[in-house]
Amino acid sequence: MNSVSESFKTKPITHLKHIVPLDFKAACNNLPDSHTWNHHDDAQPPADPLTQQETVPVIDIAIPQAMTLIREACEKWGAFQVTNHGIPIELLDQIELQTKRLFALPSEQKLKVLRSPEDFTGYGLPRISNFFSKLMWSEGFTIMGSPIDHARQLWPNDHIDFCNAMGEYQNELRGLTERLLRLMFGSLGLQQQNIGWFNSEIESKSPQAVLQLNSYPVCPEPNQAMGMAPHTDTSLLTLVYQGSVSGLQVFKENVGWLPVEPIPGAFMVTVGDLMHIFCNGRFKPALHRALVNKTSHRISTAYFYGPPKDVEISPPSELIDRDHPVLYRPVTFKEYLDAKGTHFDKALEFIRHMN
Ligand SMILES: C=C1C[C@]23C[C@H]1CC[C@H]2[C@@]12CCC[C@@](C)(C(=O)O1)[C@H]2[C@@H]3C(=O)O
Ligand SMILES: O=C(O)CCC(=O)C(=O)O
Ligand SMILES: [Fe+2]
Repeated sequence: MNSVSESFKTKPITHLKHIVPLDFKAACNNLPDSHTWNHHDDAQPPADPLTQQETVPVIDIAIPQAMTLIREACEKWGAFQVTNHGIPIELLDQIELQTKRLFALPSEQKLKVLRSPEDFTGYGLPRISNFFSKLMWSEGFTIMGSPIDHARQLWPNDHIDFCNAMGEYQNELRGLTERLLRLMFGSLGLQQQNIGWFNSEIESKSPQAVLQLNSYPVCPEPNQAMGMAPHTDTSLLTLVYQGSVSGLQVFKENVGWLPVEPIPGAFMVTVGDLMHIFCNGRFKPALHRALVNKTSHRISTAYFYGPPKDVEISPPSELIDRDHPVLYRPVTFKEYLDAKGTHFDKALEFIRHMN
């Protein structure tokens, strides 16, 4: 069993309302009270012209300065957009098409692959739903490894294209994520060969990655709805593809929520909590959220890259000294997912050493 399955079994979701998405087609004319959030007037970027110019850095991964730019972005923002990464646009278009095809299925069909309370793959609301009193205006489909069993149920005679596209996408995303990780480690002066879990060729020691497809249907009252509530990702690193419809925002300390404008073919890269733990606080996890809109159905994909099973994440000696004592106790992916499942945004505090 993988770490994510183990964690979901330890902490099953107790209310079905936190798993079953709304039938959005049936509810398109008014926003139910269950989905009405307090007005987020903070949705607009601040008026101050100085801070207005601030935006998540855009980095061409193929230029010589990429390593330095990535380090600066991860220290200051915990996020950046990456371009010129080599994942073909045709594949991205195909992923967008297959994702839309999935969410366009009738509700009854999607419910055939509904997540069970103690599992994480399949159709449903994001796991973080149970930490908020209001429900999100979104639906998701979560994949680890091959989606073939679910795809067969969704399209009994026609699941091959979906599976092929998702398989190829996961391979490409793994390659790009590992390339980004090598740059990030290099930028911190770390010798990659010394990071055992990142080098192992043994299958049982391979990284554990989750691919999440998100759908945000058009919404009658977007200013009072929330697509994906504010959170940091549990992963080491996440790659988000948001197509061409805006909605993704990153929170910047002392500034507020800033939009991450879609750039054709670009990925938004976010530092996850486990990376923050691994680099002893040097890179910080990005707090982000997704808003919805009145006119365009928005889809996104998020690829969460986590460490191999049973590996304890703790900082390498190069990042520890008298001025930089170890901030967090060592944790496995499963232990940290459990902590997230109980403490949510306080999970880092929960594992922090009391120096
Ligand atoms: C590997 C992961 C990453 C998880 C938990 C587990 C499986 C499902 C992932 C997501 C996907 C949707 C957003 C998120 C915030 C959520 O609610 O479920 C993610 C979460 C996390 O980053 O914590
Ligand atoms: O839809 C988006 O742009 C963000 C999705 C996200 O943050 C996630 O799936 O973790
Ligand atoms: Fe996220």
